[in-house]
Amino acid sequence: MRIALIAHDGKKADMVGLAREFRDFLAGCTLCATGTTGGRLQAEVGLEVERLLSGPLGGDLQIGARLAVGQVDAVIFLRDPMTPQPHEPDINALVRACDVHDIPCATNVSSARLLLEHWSRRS
Ligand SMILES: O=C(CO)COP(=O)(O)O
Repeated sequence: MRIALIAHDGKKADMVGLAREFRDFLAGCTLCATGTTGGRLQAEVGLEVERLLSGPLGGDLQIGARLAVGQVDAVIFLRDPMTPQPHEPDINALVRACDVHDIPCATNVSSARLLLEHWSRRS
């Protein structure tokens, strides 16, 4: 399973916690992430993650482009609904690409946990 992991700054601690919780499952997946999120997952969880550009520099768009050509099976995108982001159009483009291509996209911890529990039971 190829999973993209993305978290805004206010949600990065949640992403690290989630990744720790599902570490064994995630370690068996092919992971990519936006730059800073990926760095935290490598350093704090010890996961092997391909780091793309940071979100504000185009990382969301890179992930959207990958999933549009069938290279990403699922997205966990912990968005911060309380903080305006300079790259809001990129964020919307990524979520739209998930809908266009019918790729599962969890945008909060509870939905991410549901998906990860489901997939880890099947693996
Ligand atoms: O901004 C982001 C997603 O929109 C996340 O990017 P970083 O993981 O580089 O902080």
